[in-house]
Amino acid sequence: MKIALIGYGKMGREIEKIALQRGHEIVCTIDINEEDKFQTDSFRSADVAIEFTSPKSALSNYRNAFAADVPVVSGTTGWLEHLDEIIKECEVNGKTFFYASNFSLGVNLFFALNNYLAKLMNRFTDYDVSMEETHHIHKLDAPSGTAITLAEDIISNIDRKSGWILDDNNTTDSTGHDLKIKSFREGEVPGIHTVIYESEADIIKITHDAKSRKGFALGAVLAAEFTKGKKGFLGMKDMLGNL
Ligand SMILES: NC(=O)C1=CN([C@@H]2O[C@H](COP(=O)(O)OP(=O)(O)OC[C@H]3O[C@@H](n4cnc5c(N)ncnc54)[C@H](OP(=O)(O)O)[C@@H]3O)[C@@H](O)[C@H]2O)C=CC1
Ligand SMILES: O=C(O)C1=N[C@H](C(=O)O)C[C@H](O)C1
Repeated sequence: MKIALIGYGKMGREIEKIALQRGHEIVCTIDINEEDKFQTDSFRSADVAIEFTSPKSALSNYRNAFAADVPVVSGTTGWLEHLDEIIKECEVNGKTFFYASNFSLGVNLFFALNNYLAKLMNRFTDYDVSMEETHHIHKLDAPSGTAITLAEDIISNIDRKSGWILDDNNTTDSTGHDLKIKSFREGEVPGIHTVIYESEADIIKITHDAKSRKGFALGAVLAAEFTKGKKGFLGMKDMLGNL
């Protein structure tokens, strides 16, 4: 299939490698300050555009791709306060948009494990729950999109938590109702997420540790293959089924 890449950074380059290995063609690459390429025939010829850019630029990229009638698969994080607007625009105008805060199969299995564990821990009220995530020093957003997805799943299963907060050491939450997320930025770490349940007696931890960006990139290419020819708002549950 014909793929356009929006964003040619760490993820864009990794996706290009995997897309070519899987026999796809990259018909257009749009990086920063190249918005004029959205109007080109090469961009319009793409079956799907894969977008990995930055929190500030994601929305306008989606709108530019929708205007060119090219379906979008995106993994950009840090813009999700606008998700409902984009879903509505896409559905009202008959466009196609696939979003995942994390495309790796391993993380999506980890999401399922996190849901199961949260359901199990709901009645064991001696345990408090918190999270930690560690990423490379170039990351612009905190907490990570993956951490927010994990937190939302915990909050919907654990009655004693009603929201999440970034725990930057000055954070105070006298009620204990907020799930605290610590974000660490170190070297070139691709992404580590840990969910922690702690009581006076012991600690239960589950961790996903990405060894590279390959899993994210493969998932994004598989999502593009899945998206071709479909309409509306799509996500990993549509592609993988209920795990
Ligand atoms: N969902 C998932 O599975 C994953 C999501 N991500 C997310 O994807 C995003 C990108 O990550 P990553 O590739 O590591 O980041 P990079 O910074 O390495 O790459 C982003 C690229 O997009 C470019 N860019 C910035 N603004 C625009 C614009 N308006 N139009 C086109 N290109 C633009 C940047 O240019 P310049 O550098 O010059 O600014 C850069 O080349 C982040 O939000 C990250 O959190 C990352 C991995 C997995
Ligand atoms: O910025 C990154 O690198 C990553 N971002 C995503 C996130 O914010 O969850 C996914 C992955 O953890 C890598």
